Amino acid sequence: MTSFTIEAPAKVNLTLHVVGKREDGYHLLDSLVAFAGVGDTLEFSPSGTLSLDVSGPTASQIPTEGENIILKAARLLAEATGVSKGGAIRLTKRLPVAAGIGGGSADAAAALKGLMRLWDVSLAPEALRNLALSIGADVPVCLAGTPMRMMGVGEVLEPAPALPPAWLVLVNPMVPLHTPPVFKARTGPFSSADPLRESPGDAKALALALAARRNDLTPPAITIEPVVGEVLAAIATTADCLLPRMSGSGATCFGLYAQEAQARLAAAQLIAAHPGWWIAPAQLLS
Ligand SMILES: C[C@@](CO)(OP(=O)(O)O)[C@H](O)COP(=O)(O)OP(=O)(O)OC[C@H]1O[C@@H](n2ccc(N)nc2=O)[C@H](O)[C@@H]1O
Ligand SMILES: Nc1ncnc2c1ncn2[C@@H]1O[C@H](COP(=O)(O)OP(=O)(O)O)[C@@H](O)[C@H]1O
Repeated sequence: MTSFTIEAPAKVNLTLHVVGKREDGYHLLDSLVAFAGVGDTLEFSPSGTLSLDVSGPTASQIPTEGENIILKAARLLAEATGVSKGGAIRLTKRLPVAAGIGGGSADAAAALKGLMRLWDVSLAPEALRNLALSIGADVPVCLAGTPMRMMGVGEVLEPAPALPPAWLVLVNPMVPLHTPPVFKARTGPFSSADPLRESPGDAKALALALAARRNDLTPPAITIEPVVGEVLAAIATTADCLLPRMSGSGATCFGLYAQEAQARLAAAQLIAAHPGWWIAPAQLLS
């Protein structure tokens, strides 16, 4: 077998409602999750031993040894299938880390897909979903890779209505924001989510539908990192922005645009004003 690559696109929570709490302290979510045309890339080559080589702009922010979520995924897949054939994995890390866009989860999902192909093994869909969930709550949705209504803590997935063509600009102020403190800082009653039931006809209709919903983690994220508020305000000032919103537990926020040219212009405007921020225009994947 020759080498092959698998993309690990950024996860974007277009909406995120915190609807309850489990006895173990995990919060129950109802979230519309989609993916963006920007992400990490994993290359797989046959090898007698398992190895991981990490390069790319954000490589220095993640562990390269056993704690890397890719090697964790490999270990768990070997355990679950009884097969471990080795493999040389090269990760090109582009996504910011601890950023609310599931970079680690996307890498883990891509690792599972790539290693199943490299080792010529498979798991029944339910066993694969459970394995993914044991790696992280966002790994099952990243395995799916298409727009989903995500519920529970990530284990309940329903295909979302088709999303119209649209563009995003992802903006991270390069401040890592870890998930646990954001959930901890959330106050007030739980929300009730009104899931998207019909396919919005165009980007403007999508923006209207999203505007009627929220990301409940935005207020606690801003309390912990006020710069998230600045990011949202900066996105809102760009021409043709249909909606600014935070993804996941932050700190990455996105602007929604109808056209590629509008997103690229907005990204250029933001880069000029905030040279230290990570800013990426990307297609909303359908
Ligand atoms: C919020 C979401 C939305 O897609 O994305 P990110 O912001 O991480 O990208 C996910 O649910 C992130 O799930 P997960 O990947 O398990 O979070 P981790 O970083 O492992 O953080 C785990 C900790 O966050 C809290 N936590 C996490 C998820 C959840 N549904 N309820 C919680 O209360 C718990 O304190 C838990 O111990
Ligand atoms: N391949 C990987 N990519 C990103 N983060 C990783 C990876 N392996 C382990 N990690 C660890 O996972 C944590 C959260 O990563 P990430 O998925 O980027 O967060 P988020 O879901 O909030 O965007 C970080 O503390 C990081 O050190």
